[in-house]
Amino acid sequence: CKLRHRIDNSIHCQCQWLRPKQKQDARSQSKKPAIPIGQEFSRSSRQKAEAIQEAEERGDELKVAEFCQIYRPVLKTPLLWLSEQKRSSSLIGPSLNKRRMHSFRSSKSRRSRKKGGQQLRADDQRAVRHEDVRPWRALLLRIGLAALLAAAALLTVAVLLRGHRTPPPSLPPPPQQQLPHCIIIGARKCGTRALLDFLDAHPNVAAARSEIHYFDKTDRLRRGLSWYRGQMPHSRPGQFTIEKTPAYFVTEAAPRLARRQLGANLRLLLILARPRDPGAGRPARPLERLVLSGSGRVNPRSRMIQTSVYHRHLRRWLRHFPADRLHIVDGDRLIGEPHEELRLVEQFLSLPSFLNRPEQFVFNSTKGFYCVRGRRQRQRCLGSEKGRQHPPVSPVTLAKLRAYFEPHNLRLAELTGRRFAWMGRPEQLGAVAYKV
Ligand SMILES: Nc1ncnc2c1ncn2[C@@H]1O[C@H](COP(=O)(O)OS(=O)(=O)O)[C@@H](OP(=O)(O)O)[C@H]1O
Repeated sequence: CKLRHRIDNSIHCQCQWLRPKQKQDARSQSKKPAIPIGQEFSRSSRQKAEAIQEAEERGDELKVAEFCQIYRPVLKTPLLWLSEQKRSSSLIGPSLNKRRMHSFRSSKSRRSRKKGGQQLRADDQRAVRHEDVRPWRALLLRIGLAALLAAAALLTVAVLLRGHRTPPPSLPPPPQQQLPHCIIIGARKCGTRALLDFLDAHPNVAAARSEIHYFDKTDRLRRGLSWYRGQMPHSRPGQFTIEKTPAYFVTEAAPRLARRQLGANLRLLLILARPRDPGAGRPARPLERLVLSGSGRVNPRSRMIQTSVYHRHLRRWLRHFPADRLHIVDGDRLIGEPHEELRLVEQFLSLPSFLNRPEQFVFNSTKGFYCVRGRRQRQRCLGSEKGRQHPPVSPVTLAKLRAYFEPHNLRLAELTGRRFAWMGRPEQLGAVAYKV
């Protein structure tokens, strides 16, 4: 049998049958080629079957290359019709050894030369080469596969090892504007600016310079949270963004809005203080006209009086925020011992200790107030509009105000569980935010 290896790589068998007698002759005539009497069958299984049948009928001895077994599934009938004595010797196939292959090839090439068919010889050689290289191909394939597996394993190990390595240092994210984490909600004239400025000196705090009035002015509220965020200073991760608007403390809707828009995690700072001692100075308007009615009694509808009923406003905030989210700063202590009050604020905001040291503050005798040492130790004092001289208040008006605020301050003490120095002894209780 000889193989025909077509250009399209399909293998076809061309089998030749030798009559036993002629074959014997051929052998005896030493290397004289056998006379091919068979016929080619390549594609048609029917042709093959017929050819095989005819050969059988003629009594031909079949010599079929094992290559032709390729067609076996197509034929559905055994293709190797071998007589018993030929079975072992006539097989050419995967077990083909070099010597056999050589003889097979040379016999083919001789026959080809004889035929002078160049194309046939080329086909035969290609066919033989195909069979010849198959084990090498398999070997190469196996080597390639092994190399691939080894590379994959190496890659996996490398990836695992890389996971254990510390990542390269990345650049810190750029500063961003953030919604406030904390708001100083009030109270007016109690030292809200001083508290904010002192806190701003802390490296972990970014404070808004001006009052934002987002929750107390409808036109600003309408601009939305993105506008509100846009009013905030740029801050780095880990920094607390703080704004102060003392009007929030007395605005009815502010606690509800703040809770809804900033969440229950928002920290609230409230600073309360007693009125400053009356001193020399020009009143913008006499205090009496601001807090007393025509009959000379304290006017409960006066804005100044209403603002000073602290427990009422505080109760409203505590309806919307848990008590542990709100910290009250003693405004008087902030003036006298700022580092002590700021230690408590740092604790409340979980800030690293920074402002809790006395050396962080410098007393400014001209102003009569402490100034804070900011970043790079620069001294920062409040502007001339803070720490002003107050107009004198008559002792009669003061007594009226104290009497009015006594029950309110008691309720505030009950609500907060704290007694502030400015509340005085129980019989002297009275606090007003009447500074003008
Ligand atoms: N360190 C320091 N420097 C200056 N002033 C200080 C300081 N600490 C507290 N205070 C007192 O703060 C008062 C002003 O309060 P506020 O900032 O809350 O006022 S406002 O509501 O923002 O208008 C301000 O009151 P006025 O003097 O009436 O301005 C001061 O008495």
